[in-house]
Amino acid sequence: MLVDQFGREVTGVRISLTDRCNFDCVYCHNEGLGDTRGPMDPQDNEMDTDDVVRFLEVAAEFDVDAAKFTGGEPMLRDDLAEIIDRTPDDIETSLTTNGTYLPDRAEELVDAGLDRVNVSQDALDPDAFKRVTQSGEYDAVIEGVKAAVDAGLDPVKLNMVVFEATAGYVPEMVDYVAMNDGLQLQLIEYMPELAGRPEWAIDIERVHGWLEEQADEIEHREMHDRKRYWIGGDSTEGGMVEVVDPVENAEFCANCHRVRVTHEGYLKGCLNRNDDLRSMGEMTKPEIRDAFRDVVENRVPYYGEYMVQDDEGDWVINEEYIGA
Ligand SMILES: Nc1nc2c(ncn2[C@@H]2O[C@H](COP(=O)(O)OP(=O)(O)OP(=O)(O)O)[C@@H](O)[C@H]2O)c(=O)[nH]1
Ligand SMILES: C[S@@+](CC[C@H](N)C(=O)[O-])C[C@H]1O[C@@H](n2cnc3c(N)ncnc32)[C@H](O)[C@@H]1O
Ligand code: SF4
Ligand code: SF4
Repeated sequence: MLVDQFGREVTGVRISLTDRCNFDCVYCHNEGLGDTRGPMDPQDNEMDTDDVVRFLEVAAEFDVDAAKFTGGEPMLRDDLAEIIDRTPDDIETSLTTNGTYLPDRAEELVDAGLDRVNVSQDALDPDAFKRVTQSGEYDAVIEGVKAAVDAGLDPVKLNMVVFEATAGYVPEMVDYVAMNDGLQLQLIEYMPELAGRPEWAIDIERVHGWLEEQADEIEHREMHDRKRYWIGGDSTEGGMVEVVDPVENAEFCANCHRVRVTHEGYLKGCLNRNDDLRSMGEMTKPEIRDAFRDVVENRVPYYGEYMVQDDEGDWVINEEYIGA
């Protein structure tokens, strides 16, 4: 297993299969890869099926045990089921998707070996959903979530970005997952670092405070030290709500165990940085191994190391990394 200079073992990979998307969410950070707008058909710059599989085989050599497929919209890739099918058996596969294509393809993905899915759903009402995603596909997403549950995916996590436009819908989303077996909720703090618009952010501590009052049980997840709240019953019967709160959170970064891969075949040590990209060249196994070791060697926690607080408490780039 590869371990970075800060003692963080790399156990997961997040693979962006494309930067194309059929939605245009107002908040989208696109995993730090620029705009999702543009042509919807397959692009020449994307890793092909064999490249992705070769990368996963090298990741397995390094004892990586989880792969997350994301994007853009990863279900725009017609070869998604083949990639999942060819992922080494020791790696758990999960998908983060806007859900629109799940009604037709959830079963195919399960048959290919998909273990879990996260579906982005920011509201329980078509108008609010349309304002945030700039898409009218609300019904397809609701159907997609149902198709995922029916196909046997467990859990199905709903991802909700919490910001000015959605914060008011948190209580009904929490009730919704508490009442529906098989669903869990991830409340994702709005990240302005790559998306801009810092004025949209809300105080995530208020969300934690509110959940604490509702919860029957609270636990910490190892990954990112994320807090989980069980609502409407304890962990054996309640609904699970997890808070993903990476903004200015050094504890979150200290527990970050993932390396990222861009659709173009670059390794990336941190979501918030684009100055640490490492090319995997022609993506032969020796090139992938070298780039993987190199990116882990140079990986640093973003908050708490790459960014530090000055005397006024503002986050500034650590001088050590300026021009490095
Ligand atoms: N800054 C930062 N944000 C992250 C990180 N991991 C997840 N996030 C945020 O959480 C969003 C949702 O992540 P998902 O793709 O659903 O996956 P996840 O919640 O990290 O993983 P699982 O819960 O294991 O499925 C991401 O798009 C980011 O906005 C991370 O390592 N760093
Ligand atoms: C970039 S999307 C890619 C996968 C897929 N298209 C989807 O929407 O699920 C991955 C996740 O990032 C979240 N996300 C996007 N922009 C964000 C932001 N500025 N802050 C926090 N989360 C964000 C989305 O809600 C989604 O759950
Ligand atoms: S569906 Fe995902 S990738 Fe597409 S715009 Fe929304 S958050 Fe971004
Ligand atoms: S170091 Fe921090 S900001 Fe960067 S990917 Fe990991 S958790 Fe996210």
